[in-house]
Formats: sequence, structure tokens, C-alpha cells
Amino acid sequence: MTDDRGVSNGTETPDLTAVADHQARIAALLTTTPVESRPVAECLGLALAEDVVSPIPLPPFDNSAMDGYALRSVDVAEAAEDQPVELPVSEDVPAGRIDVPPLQPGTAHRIMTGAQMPSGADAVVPVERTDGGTERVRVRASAQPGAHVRRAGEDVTTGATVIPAGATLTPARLGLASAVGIETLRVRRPVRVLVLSTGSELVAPGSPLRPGQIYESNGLMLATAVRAAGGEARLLRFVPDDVQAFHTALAPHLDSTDLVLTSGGVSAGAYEVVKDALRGNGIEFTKVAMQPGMPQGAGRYRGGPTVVTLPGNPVSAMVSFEVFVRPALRGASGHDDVRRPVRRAVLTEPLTAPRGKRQYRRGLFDPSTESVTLQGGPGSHLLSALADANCLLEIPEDTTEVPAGSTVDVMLLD
Ligand SMILES: Nc1nc2c(c(=O)[nH]1)N[C@H]1C(S)=C(S)[C@@H](COP(=O)(O)OP(=O)(O)OC[C@H]3O[C@@H](n4cnc5c(N)ncnc54)[C@H](O)[C@@H]3O)O[C@H]1N2
Ligand code: MOO
Repeated sequence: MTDDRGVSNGTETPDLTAVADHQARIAALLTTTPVESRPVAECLGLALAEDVVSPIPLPPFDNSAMDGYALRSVDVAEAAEDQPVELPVSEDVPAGRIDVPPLQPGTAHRIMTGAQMPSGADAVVPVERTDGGTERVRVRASAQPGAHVRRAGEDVTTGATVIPAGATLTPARLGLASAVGIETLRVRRPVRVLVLSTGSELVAPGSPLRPGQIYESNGLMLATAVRAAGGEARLLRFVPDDVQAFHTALAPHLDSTDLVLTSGGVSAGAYEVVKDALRGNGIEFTKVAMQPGMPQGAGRYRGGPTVVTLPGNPVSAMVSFEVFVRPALRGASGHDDVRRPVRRAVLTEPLTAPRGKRQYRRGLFDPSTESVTLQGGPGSHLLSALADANCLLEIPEDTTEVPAGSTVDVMLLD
């Protein structure tokens, strides 16, 4: 049965699989990917497979934090704005100079940010507090020992684990790996996903729509969601609604695919090509106690790649991806943070939920007030509300009404 909001009410489905059981089933189907070496530049978003241990300290040497003058703090102890101390400038030390002579007492080296501190100097006076002289310099400020000096090893010590195995490689972590001199990283190979869309009603964005047709959107949405989760995705967008054509489309990709992700063609009607093609080929179909996202299927296609069939309604497809596929995909590719962060939030308006199903509603979480506002109704065709959302509210199976002001769990999305 479907109510007037376009939501299946679930009364027709007594035997439902628990969300946790279907999650576990999909996680078990995806095996951990092998470890490989990759250039650091190609590791964004991947999971590190082995700890990165720094072979050097960071900074590698004591260096100046400012453009100015390296000197001995005792030599400028009496310096003040109206009482400059004049010192001869004996050397110029730009960043990258490797032969920096020691500093003699009573002298200064002109020094640039990042340049090696000369031995004998214990402080830097910024150029703004001097007359900027190159032969002699008038210093108008005293300096504490250590002022504007960045000490070797104060960021990273030699032998320290700077990135732990399991960490997701962010730009800052890739920068850190480069900063300690590493060119290749040991990472888990991303899960290779083939995203496949079927449906005679689907046409390519950019071409005109005829009556009864819609633009294909799930394929692109799922393929990009896979990439955002650290997977590799190929997209086959318009597989004909024909069982033989479905097998033929799949065949060339079997050896190079870990996971086939379909959307649509799995509910109860006629013309359910995904179901017709996959049943009897290792895929089991079930109804999960969840809304949206009830019709689900999973298995191994003819003993080969894992297949997960997601429902065709766009919101159902994305919510199912978040709940079932993303955690399994991240787990299989070695990420420590498999699940989205969950926060508690105060609901700004009441909602109702179907008995016996876990409901995922789209919401806008405001971290400043720790509150959440619903985005759109529960209908699984309401894609624009999903696009406006930054979280999913997770309403437990046994809850049918949530009054305004109640606290609910929200799963934060990107
Ligand atoms: N008699 C029943 N009917 C339905 C049931 C049921 O249990 N009994 N379940 C409903 C629920 S819940 C869902 S969810 C959908 C799932 O249907 P399918 O997975 O078979 O998906 P389709 O029928 O192929 O499509 C559903 C909907 O989504 C649109 N769609 C499909 N693929 C795409 C795509 N690649 N891009 C954009 N939009 C897509 C399609 O046009 C349909 O509007 O079934 C209910 N029915
Ligand atoms: O409600 Mo379906 O379960 O739209 O995904």
C-alpha cells in the first residue's frame, strides 16, 4: 500500500530483514582489497595500509620563523624603540643556503623565513623592528632567547608514526608524507565498483524528454558517491531492460570489478530486469525493515563480483547506499572510519514514522543549536530535499511518533 505522500506503508510485508542483518550481509560479501604502493599524488581519499614513520625530524633543522636578523639575545638586551642597538651584518642567509657560517658575538646575520639558524644565534628580530640595513643594522627591540626560532623536531620527531594505518589520506596527510620525504605510500586498493542503470524510461541529460521519460540520475549520483567514499567507479548508464542484454553488458567487466551496484528493477512488478537477470545467479532479494529502501538484494554474481541491488527511487537508492554500501566499501578498502559521524539533535517539528521499519528522514542539522529541521517529506522521490539535506535522521523501528523538541540521532553527511 502507498499513502497519499507516495510512501509505501509496509503493511503488506510481514517478514522483513533487519537493517543490521542486511548491513552485516553486505559487509561480509565484500572482501578486503589488496595492499599496493602508489605515488603520494595518487592517494587522495584512500586508506593507508601501513603506518608512515618519519625518517627525519620536522622541521629538519632550527630555522627562522620571520624575515629579520639572527643574533644573540644578550647583544640586544638593551635595545628599545628610542634606543637602537647597532650591529654589523656579517652574512645574508636566504632559505635554502646550506653553508651558514656560525654567528660571532656582537654581530647579526640577515635571515629569511625558513632559513637555517646560524650556530651561536638564539633569536630573530623581525625586519620591521630594525632599519633593514645590509652592512650594519639598527635593532629597535630586544628579543627573548628562542624568539621567532622554529626548533628542529618540534613538529615531528624522527621515528614518530605520523600517519597511522587505516587513516584516510586527506590533502594535509599527503602534504605531511611529502614533508617527511616520502614519495610512495602503501595503501589498500580502492574497491572497484561498476554502477549500472537500467530502465526504459531513462534518457541522458542533455537530450529532450518525451512524455513518460525521465533523466537518468541515480547512476551518476551513485558513481560519485562511490568516489567520494574512496572507491573507484565506472558507470554503465543505459543498460536495456532485457535480461540477455543485462548479462552481455556485465560480462566484459566481471574480472575487473569488485562490486556491481544497480538501482531499480527490483520491486514486485513486471519488467524487473535486475531481479529477473540476477535471481538464480547468486543474488538473493529481500525486503528490509527500513523506509525508504525496502527492496534490496545482494550476493555474488555467478561466484564472481559482489552485487548489491538498490531500489530505483532516487532517495531510496542514496539512503540505501549510505546505510549498506558505504560502510562495507570503506571497511573493505581499509578505512578506520567506516561509519558516518552520528550526533544527537533536537527535532524542531513533529514527525511520524511507520511501525516496524527504521525510518531515515532527510534533515538539516544546525551545529550551533544542535537542532535538526526536516527537509521535505518521507517520499522516496523527493530528490531536491535530499540535495538540501546535510544529515539523515535515524528513527528506530519501534518509534511511530516523535514530538517536536525530542532528541533524535542524526547521521552527518558530507
Ligand atoms: N507492488 C509493489 N510496488 C512497489 C513496491 C512493493 O513492495 N510492491 N516497493 C516500492 C518501493 S518501497 C520502492 S523503493 C520501489 C523500488 O522499485 P524498483 O527498485 O524496482 O525501481 P524501479 O521501479 O525501476 O524505479 C522506481 C522509481 O525510480 C526511478 N528510477 C529508476 N532508476 C532510475 C535512475 N537510474 N535514475 C533516475 N530515476 C530512476 C523510476 O523511474 C521510478 O520512478 O518500488 C515501489 N513499488
Ligand atoms: O520506500 Mo521505497 O522503500 O521508496 O525505498
